[in-house]
Amino acid sequence: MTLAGFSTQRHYEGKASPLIELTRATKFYGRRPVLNEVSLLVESGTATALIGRNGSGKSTLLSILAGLTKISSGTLVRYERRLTIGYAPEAFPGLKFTAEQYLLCMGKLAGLAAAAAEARVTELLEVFHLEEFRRQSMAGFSKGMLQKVNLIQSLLTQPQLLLLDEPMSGLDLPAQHTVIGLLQELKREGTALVFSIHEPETVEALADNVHVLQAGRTVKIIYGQENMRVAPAAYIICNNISEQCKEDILGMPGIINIHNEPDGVSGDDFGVTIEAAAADGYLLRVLKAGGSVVSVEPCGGLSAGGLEQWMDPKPARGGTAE
Ligand SMILES: Nc1ncnc2c1ncn2[C@@H]1O[C@H](COP(=O)(O)OP(=O)(O)OP(=O)(O)O)[C@@H](O)[C@H]1O
Repeated sequence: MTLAGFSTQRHYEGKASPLIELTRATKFYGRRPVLNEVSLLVESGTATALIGRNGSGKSTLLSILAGLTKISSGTLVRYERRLTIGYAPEAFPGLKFTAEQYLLCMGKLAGLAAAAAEARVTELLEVFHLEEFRRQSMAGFSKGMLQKVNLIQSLLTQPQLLLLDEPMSGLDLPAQHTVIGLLQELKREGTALVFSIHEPETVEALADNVHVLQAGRTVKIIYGQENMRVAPAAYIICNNISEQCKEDILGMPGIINIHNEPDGVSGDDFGVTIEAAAADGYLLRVLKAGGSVVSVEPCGGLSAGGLEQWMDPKPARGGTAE
């Protein structure tokens, strides 16, 4: 994969410098605050993952950083006078233009000369395996194809700040790997990435920092990849567990998540994700209390941060999620 023509444009010496900072930002729609006192500092060459359940405010935050949504209170400071920003919004409409017409137009708006825009569009269409569709109307594109065009428009120039709203949405696995590779390369070259995401794998592959939102408020910030390493874990389904035993389990060390409705047939199944080191103790406790073990599956988890509960669509019991 190559970002030909762009790698020498900016000299990034591996030193993070502040690009944009949001301080105690609140956003009201009507009388309802959808973001509440959120602060975020974005530095060059770093990747920040925004995670949180649907409606927690991730898209609003990205739109504010992009300069498209105004905050109701708080401050937004850009440390570079001419900060260049790429932005791939969550919803991308199937316009009547061809992919080529749209992308060349976006390249022009981004300040690229015609020949440079043509070369860059061709390069990225090839990277995303869209070259054969370049002269087709986007009205007939699938969701994944539209998302690729959306990402390409945000990558036409090498912005200092790249904002991506659920970049993996609708993409097949090879395309997801392509995106991760491109973003890792951009990060190495000094671009700051801020992206909303629901897939833990992308957080692991890219993020230096994680910002967790719940109902418009920051509930957790993790700085540094070393604090979000994947730890071995187990997904254990048991049944015949008394309510008292379930209550006790809530307080056990190593529990990452408790699933009220695990996939199971008995209706009495009770699932937990638990750090591997604590799994034996958990099983003993269940068996001693008269419960039965249905299955034990190894899995990885962002256990140090306990992040899965903010991304897992299954309801988490005992957590503070919605
Ligand atoms: N233009 C708007 N007018 C009124 N309310 C809005 C508007 N845009 C967003 N909201 C509300 O703000 C809240 C946060 O929405 P937002 O899209 O930022 O959440 P999100 O975390 O990105 O969600 P998802 O994961 O579903 O994309 C939601 O309750 C939403 O209904």
